[in-house]
Amino acid sequence: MTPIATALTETDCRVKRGPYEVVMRSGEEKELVCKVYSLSKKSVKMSKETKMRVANAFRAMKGIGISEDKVKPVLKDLLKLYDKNWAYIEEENYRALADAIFERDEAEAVDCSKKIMESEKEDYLEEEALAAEEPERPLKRLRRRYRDGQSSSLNVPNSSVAKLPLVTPKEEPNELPETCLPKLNASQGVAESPQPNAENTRVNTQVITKPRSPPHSIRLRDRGEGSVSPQIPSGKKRPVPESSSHAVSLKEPNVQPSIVLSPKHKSIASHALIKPVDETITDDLPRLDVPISVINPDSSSAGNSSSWIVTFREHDNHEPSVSQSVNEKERADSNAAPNEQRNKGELAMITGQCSNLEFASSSFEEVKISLRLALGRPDFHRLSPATVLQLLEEKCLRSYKSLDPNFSVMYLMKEMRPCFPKLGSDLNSESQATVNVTPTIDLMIKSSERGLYISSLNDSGNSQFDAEASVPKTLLLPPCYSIDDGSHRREMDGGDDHPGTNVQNKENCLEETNLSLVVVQQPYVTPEMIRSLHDVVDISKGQEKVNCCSTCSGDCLSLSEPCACAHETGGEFAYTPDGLVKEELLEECISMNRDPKKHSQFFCKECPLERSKSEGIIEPCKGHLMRKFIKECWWRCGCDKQCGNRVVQRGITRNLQVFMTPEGKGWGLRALEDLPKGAFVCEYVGEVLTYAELYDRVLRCPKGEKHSYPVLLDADWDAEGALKDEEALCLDATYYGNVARFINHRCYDSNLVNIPVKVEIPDNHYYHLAFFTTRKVKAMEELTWDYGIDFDDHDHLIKAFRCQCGSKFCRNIKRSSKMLLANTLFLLIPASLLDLTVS
Ligand SMILES: C[S@@+](CC[C@H](N)C(=O)[O-])C[C@H]1O[C@@H](n2cnc3c(N)ncnc32)[C@H](O)[C@@H]1O
Repeated sequence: MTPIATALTETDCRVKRGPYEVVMRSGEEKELVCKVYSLSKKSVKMSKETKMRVANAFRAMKGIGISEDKVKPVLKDLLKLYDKNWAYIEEENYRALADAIFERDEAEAVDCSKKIMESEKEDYLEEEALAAEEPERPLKRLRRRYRDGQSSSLNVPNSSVAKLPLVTPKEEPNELPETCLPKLNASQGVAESPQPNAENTRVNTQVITKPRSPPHSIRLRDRGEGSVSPQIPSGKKRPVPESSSHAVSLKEPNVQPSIVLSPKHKSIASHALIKPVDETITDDLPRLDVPISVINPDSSSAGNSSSWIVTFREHDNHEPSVSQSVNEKERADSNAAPNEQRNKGELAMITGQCSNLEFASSSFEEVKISLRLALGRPDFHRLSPATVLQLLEEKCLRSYKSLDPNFSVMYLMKEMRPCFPKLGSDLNSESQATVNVTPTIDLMIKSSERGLYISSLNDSGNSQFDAEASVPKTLLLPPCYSIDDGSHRREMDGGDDHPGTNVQNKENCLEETNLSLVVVQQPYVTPEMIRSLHDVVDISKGQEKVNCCSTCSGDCLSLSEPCACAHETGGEFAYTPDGLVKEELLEECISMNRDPKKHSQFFCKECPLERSKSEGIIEPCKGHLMRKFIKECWWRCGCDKQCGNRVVQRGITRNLQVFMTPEGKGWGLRALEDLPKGAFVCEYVGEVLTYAELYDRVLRCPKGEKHSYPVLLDADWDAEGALKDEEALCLDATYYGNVARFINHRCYDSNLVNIPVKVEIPDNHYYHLAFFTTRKVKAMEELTWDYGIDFDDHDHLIKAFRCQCGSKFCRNIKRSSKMLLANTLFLLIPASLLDLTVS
């Protein structure tokens, strides 16, 4: 260990934080000093237990053929992601680890294929340049042009490969209803939320929040070095480039927060569309020279298969097309030849007329939902599921006046889940107009980059597959799955409108519709990719519990052994059975907020906050409190929403009221009922921005319009290595917020305290910030929290208001009286002595 800084004295108190040491030096000033030690990776000592766990992980992975050097980097990343919470990694026999390794391999394979494409392009250009014998267009320049994306003018073959534009979600122009927009109150200098109509308006629901932004609370001060000011630089420090993409307009907030992709997104790809035989194959990757073959289902496998019942629910194409043929009108038109029908469908697909929503359910209690849209745009390129989801969620959150702040498409899907068991067990409840019964053992190789392929390994298949992994050799797909018509299906089912397991009809179905199976050769299939199928071909058909921990069920608070979620709070759940934050934890959080200096802080080597402020010299870190977190049970737990360890995620349960304060603070918030100590009130909702985005946004705020106080979210300060900019986030409630935006400030003895709460992901920089009561609060008493404003920070980008909190600990009193004195003196000076120019 090499100390970078000066030696420590004996009186210094050391606190270990990951690879660093935070040193509290007790000098006369009781100053807090941090000495950062550079640790070579080798010198980081692992505890015996960790060593054992690492070894176990290696062993488990070795068992499925993964070498240590593959495991190591992934394991490291996972530990970071899960905040060193081994339980998440070890559960289900290291499933998360195996998944992550396979995903990394897959990404590398895609990378590799891209490189090959690049080199192919270069070869092509080289040849072209040589052929053209143009001395004025040297190969190098061509290459550069190609790499710079200017190659479109070149007649490059395989243009689909050359054009790989990035997916940029389009802004929704002005879709936000006026009522959702806060109005700026220039006189008060704050961004106002949608104003209540009457003076007293009951608010018991959350307003809107930013898409994909879990409602976070906002921390207004960094609490380091005694400075309690929000970490906003003065305007002079950071010049804003004209072309900044973070310009803010009230009507069209242009916010694209860097969002950590929740693991829940990962499953999306595996439920994408199945590619029918004649559908245009649009993958951007070069295919191997293996011919695409069409196979018919092997009837011998019928016994092993599940039966899929496909129900077409909705079609919005208005032109005659095959997709529409499932409508009553089209179904009646049974004269059309199957092939003709199909061709029409293809046409519809190509010309952009077709869209349909399909529900498929199997006798194995599985449901597949697929949405097919044919846009008929030749320039269309592959979209990543995360991007599509984000855009969709943004749209929903803008379009609907009231949405659960936790809204996400995956959440919606989850909500949909309970509908199916009911419908599935009540045959009469569904008039399933269309029935397809096909033997299926799907084998879908997923790739978020390349979309979905359906692969089949028949005897003539790839020997590598056979050699490397024991994957089923026969693959059968629902042949009539996508393009088909209802009449045809009825015919195939022997006129039986009722869905059933008509396995015997499958061959007819295939024959008559001429829809067979597609075998798409995977361009770059590695053994690892094949192994990754373990999570797609689920032999237990989802019967086993995929939980955070096997013990989690019902109400976790009643467990004899707390689940992994309690690790964050020292092995004990944060809440009492009454849903209140436990006394000890609450007191510690209150103390951290009130007396940050009493708590150890972390000083980064290069602070992302300071880095965001200036483009020149980066100022030293002002220190960060190591805050206490609550970890609530989450989507990986087996318990339900009523579990006692799910308080914040259930939302507001108290009757709250926005009212006009008599002291001139503007609107305020209060409860209409008595609140006990430690009660959850609400979260602070705002847009999630990186610090850099926030600074730009504040600086660009038009004169006269005041920006709401942004709140900094804590990051994983003591994480190994410098934090990336996108890991240091903050919340801005200027344009989007909830009822928490009405909570006024009170110095020191406020009756609310904010506590970080992890819900969706165990991540230390992306969490909710929830308000809990610091004491019993009487009904109608104003709810307040300490914004942490440093009223003496005149450099602050946002001018502090004149505090009217009325607390005997008010930090603004001193300044107010100082200012009063200065004004009085000013008035006493004869005007003749002053060079005053009054305009
Ligand atoms: C988050 S808003 C609180 C709601 C605000 N009162 C309103 O009407 O929208 C913060 C603003 O409220 C006002 N405010 C909050 N606490 C205050 C206090 N203690 N004294 C004076 N004004 C306060 C300030 O104008 C501040 O910028």
